Amino acid sequence: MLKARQRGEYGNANEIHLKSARYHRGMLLRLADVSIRYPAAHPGGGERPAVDGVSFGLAEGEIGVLIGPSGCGKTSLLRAVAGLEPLAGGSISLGDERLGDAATGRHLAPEQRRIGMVFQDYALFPHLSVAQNVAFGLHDLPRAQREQRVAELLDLVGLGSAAKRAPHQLSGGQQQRIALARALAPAPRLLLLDEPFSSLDVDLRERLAQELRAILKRTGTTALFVTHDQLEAFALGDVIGVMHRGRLDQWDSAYQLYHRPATRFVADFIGHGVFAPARIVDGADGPRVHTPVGDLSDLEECPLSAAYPGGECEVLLRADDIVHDDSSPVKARIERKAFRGSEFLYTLQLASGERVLAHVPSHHDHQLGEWIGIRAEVDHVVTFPRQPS
Ligand SMILES: Nc1ncnc2c1ncn2[C@@H]1O[C@H](COP(=O)(O)OP(=O)(O)OP(=O)(O)O)[C@@H](O)[C@H]1O
Repeated sequence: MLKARQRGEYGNANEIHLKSARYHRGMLLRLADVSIRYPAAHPGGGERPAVDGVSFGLAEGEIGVLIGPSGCGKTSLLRAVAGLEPLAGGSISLGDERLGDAATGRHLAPEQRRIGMVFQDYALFPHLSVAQNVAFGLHDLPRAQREQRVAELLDLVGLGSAAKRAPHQLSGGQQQRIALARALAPAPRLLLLDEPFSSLDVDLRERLAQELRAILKRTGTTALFVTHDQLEAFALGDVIGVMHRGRLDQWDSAYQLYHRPATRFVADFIGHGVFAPARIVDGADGPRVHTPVGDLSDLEECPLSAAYPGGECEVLLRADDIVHDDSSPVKARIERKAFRGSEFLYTLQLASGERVLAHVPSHHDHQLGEWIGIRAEVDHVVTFPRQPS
């Protein structure tokens, strides 16, 4: 039986679009071919759209996360969903409602979208108490119901006792929880969060990310989150979108992004790894891949040699694909090492000059310059065309 990659079910940027289209069925939030352009600052500038033909869908109750390097268009996309940026192309729908459509010029005003937002700077009103901040979007409710809803939300974020305090009397993490309670109070159809933890310290960020996920799941809230922090994305998201230069390279689970990156950019952006020259040859018992760290065989997933001219390609070798094994005939010299607690991240140079990375348990504390034995243990082979050197 052909393996998934051999059947070509993923791994091709053109197919991502089709896959996104498939995602659209039964989705609450649907983006179809969305493009956003800013006016050019200089004559002839602004040729490239800030967001370029992005499509994806988010199911009810799901948490989606957009990640990517600075300037890749994450915030622009989030702002377009909120109604704060006009669409240059494509459409955005929420449930049965078309929020924006470049073809018809439809643009529902932000306040009519019933979308909640949380930003990195909390944006609490300093002159209002915590309870008044949370009650801000609840003007239409009778007083008793409003007070009950505020109490519920403050309990939900674990700050029931802070109702009468002023925002400045709270820590950054507490203020961000109040901002979350305020955004959730009117029961938005969708919650948008733009780097809500970026001004907090690392420990607190991790804890708050877990708390936030629990709160969103408990309330069944559908949320779209922007971050540049991979670990935060993995901790929070059911589905993660990797953006690159305005395009969505892949919209998938964390597992798929790591093990089956659709593009070279995603492979490079997620996790530690290198691309090594390789050649695929077809054998009776399946394809075999010649790599600088030895042959890979008995593979769960691997393209056939015909996928590349002469079978010549580049193979992704992640740090956790390389195992330290002194009995291996393949030797590599330790060029750099970074302590990561339970393990070291070694940068190794092979006799051929190729470099690979390896996670090695930290009780194997070898010296820089030392030669150690390594072998590759790879289940899913990820390959890309050779890049001209
Ligand atoms: N108001 C604006 N006017 C002109 N260009 C803009 C505007 N806002 C964003 N851009 C440009 O659009 C592109 C995408 O920006 P955006 O803020 O969406 O990226 P981002 O991925 O959120 O980046 P970061 O992580 O740094 O916030 C960038 O090239 C940016 O310079």
